[in-house]
Amino acid sequence: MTKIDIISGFLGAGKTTLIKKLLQDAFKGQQIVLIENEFGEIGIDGGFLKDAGIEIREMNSGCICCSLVGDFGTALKEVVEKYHPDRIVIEPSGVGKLSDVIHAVERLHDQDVVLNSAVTVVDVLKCKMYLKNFGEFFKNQVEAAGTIILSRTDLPKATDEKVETAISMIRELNPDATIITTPVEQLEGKKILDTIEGKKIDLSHVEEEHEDECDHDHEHHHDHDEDHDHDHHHEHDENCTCGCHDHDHEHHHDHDDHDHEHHHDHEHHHEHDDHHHEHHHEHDENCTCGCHDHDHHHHHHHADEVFTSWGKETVRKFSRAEIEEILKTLSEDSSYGVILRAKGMLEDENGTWTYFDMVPEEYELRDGNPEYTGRICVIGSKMDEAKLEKLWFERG
Ligand SMILES: Nc1nc2c(ncn2[C@@H]2O[C@H](COP(=O)(O)OP(=O)(O)OP(=O)(O)O)[C@@H](O)[C@H]2O)c(=O)[nH]1
Repeated sequence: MTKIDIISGFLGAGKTTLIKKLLQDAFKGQQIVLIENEFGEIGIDGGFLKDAGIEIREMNSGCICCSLVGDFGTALKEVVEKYHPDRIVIEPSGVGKLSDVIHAVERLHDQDVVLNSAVTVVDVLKCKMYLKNFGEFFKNQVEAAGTIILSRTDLPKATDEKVETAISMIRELNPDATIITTPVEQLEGKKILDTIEGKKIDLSHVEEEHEDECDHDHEHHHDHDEDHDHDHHHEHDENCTCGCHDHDHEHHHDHDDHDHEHHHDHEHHHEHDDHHHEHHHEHDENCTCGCHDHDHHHHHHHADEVFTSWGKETVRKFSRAEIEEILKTLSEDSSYGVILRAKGMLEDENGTWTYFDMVPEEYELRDGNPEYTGRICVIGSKMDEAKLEKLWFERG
């Protein structure tokens, strides 16, 4: 029997840090496969785990929830069949919906697997801000978790009052989860594992969107031009079973994983600054596509609509001072967009390597082993990529 552990959490919350700890300690001696889905096409986290002899399956081609029905389910199945590991640890992208991942695991009922834990790492210092600004993604991760692990409770800024505020916020969204408040670095991996495993995972208080439950067979016509003009046409056929209850609404989400033919006759108009999405759905009379009401406006967004990533592989040399200055600029200057995460590793003139990590209001630089090439990944919302490129590569 393969145990499946899902470690979710918003961008930079501390998922990899936690997984590293569990691998070094509580999971020692077990055969583990890690499935990682980084948001951003340049995978950064995989390296150290590969060094530790862990089998890694990276899925960096997009957000996990876009490919849950297809690729992710297939990847999981393949991993089970090929390795029959003791455990599969899944690290969804920081903007993935935990309930979607849980559903995908539950669909593996014909395999010899059990969902052992669903954990969400929550940054105690930033959870309020994330809930306010990115609630659609953040909330789901909190609601669906069996255990919440608060990160950064070790920092002086994390006063008891701050921690208590975070707890009440979490409790409102998820009354039953166990909440770990002791800094993870003080706990033994075994203690963490005993706390998270076997907790009943209850999705009854999760606000579901139902898209992932649609058994769609859409025909899409996407015209992605350089200005991000998306023009989606869904066509439903007569036997459509897509689940929508009424087909006259405007959607505000872009889930395109459906595999049926739809004829929705509503239009989507997304105007995200320079992004303009236009969708035409046409449903026929018999369509049962699963949507609840087709006269309404959805405001669900796909992660790819709200968040973007900018990544570069480079041989250019960066001094530590230079990287620090760039990260400082990114955390202070809002003209680059809302920068939520930056990470990577770069070589300097002396052949030493700097690994860097940035989340809002915090950054960290440290020495690391040489990588096969220098890499930078920046994730955020409404980012000005041309400006980012200039900041990294064309500075005075
Ligand atoms: N002080 C402190 N720093 C932490 C803690 N957890 C994570 N960090 C730091 O936060 C940064 C991001 O940690 P990761 O573990 O890479 O976070 P992640 O959730 O895997 O990030 P992404 O997958 O890139 O979204 C790193 O610099 C960590 O050292 C914590 O509990 N306390």
